[in-house]
Amino acid sequence: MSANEALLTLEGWYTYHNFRTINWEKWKAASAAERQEALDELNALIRTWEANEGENQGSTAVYSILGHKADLVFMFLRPTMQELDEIKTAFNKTRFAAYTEAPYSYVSVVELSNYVHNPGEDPKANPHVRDRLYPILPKWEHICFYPMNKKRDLQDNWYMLSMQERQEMMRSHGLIGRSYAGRVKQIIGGSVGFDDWEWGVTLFANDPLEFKHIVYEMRFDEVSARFGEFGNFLVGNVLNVETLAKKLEV
Ligand code: VOV
Repeated sequence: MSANEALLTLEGWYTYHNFRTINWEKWKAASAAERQEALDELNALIRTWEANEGENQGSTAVYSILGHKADLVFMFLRPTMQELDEIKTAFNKTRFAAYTEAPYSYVSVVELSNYVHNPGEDPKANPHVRDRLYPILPKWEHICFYPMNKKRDLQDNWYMLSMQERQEMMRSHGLIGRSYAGRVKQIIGGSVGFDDWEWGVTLFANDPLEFKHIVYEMRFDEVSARFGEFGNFLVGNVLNVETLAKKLEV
């Protein structure tokens, strides 16, 4: 074992997952006109997020979340933390926000770890790397989000392994991941120093069973089997302006 072989990471856009629950009692008690105003204002905000994506200044995705943990997630990627803060504040000032609560959120930055790189190359000059650091979120049917750590136990301490040991395990991880190419898209947000876990994992797929299969298969792979520690999982279905309005119909 050797210590202090800190890995070089590459960072892209900052990310903010804003999970909300809807206070249905309050929403249903509002007049139809009040609900319509709230919806119009929310839609106007969604249009600004779409315009931002059109100008390649970030990306946004909106999903309906299953289970009791949340009803919605607004996921944002932006070049700076200031922009994420402005987005949060603008949302909180809307009428719609007053009908919701925030059971959870996650802050991270899109991260690529340099385990697999071409020596001598400036990674940020590589268009494939840039596409991964500044990704446009696919509006695929389903989203899955969970935070995770790599274990730091006496026997199983990821951070005390040599670079070579970590590289080998990550190569195996990458091979499994690549076998899901075109079916699962992953965004890994590094959150050391930003949030309560080390990474936020966001997966997109058109078939939700792909989430079950990839997460299960990775559990048998050494890096996840020995070192993976996981937080809550949240899963959901894609929304657009029309399907969001339908969800909010009472
Ligand atoms: C579509 C699936 C997919 C693919 C192709 C993929 C590939 C890769 C590669 C090539 C690399 C290393 C270099 C880099 O690019 O960063 C990574 C890195 C990483 N991954 Fe991954 N991963 C996937 C998918 C994928 C999943 C489903 C998970 C959750 C693990 C699980 O058990 O639930 C995950 C986690 C991570 C993490 C936390 C890191 C950072 C680890 C670190 O210590 O720094 N990942 N990942």
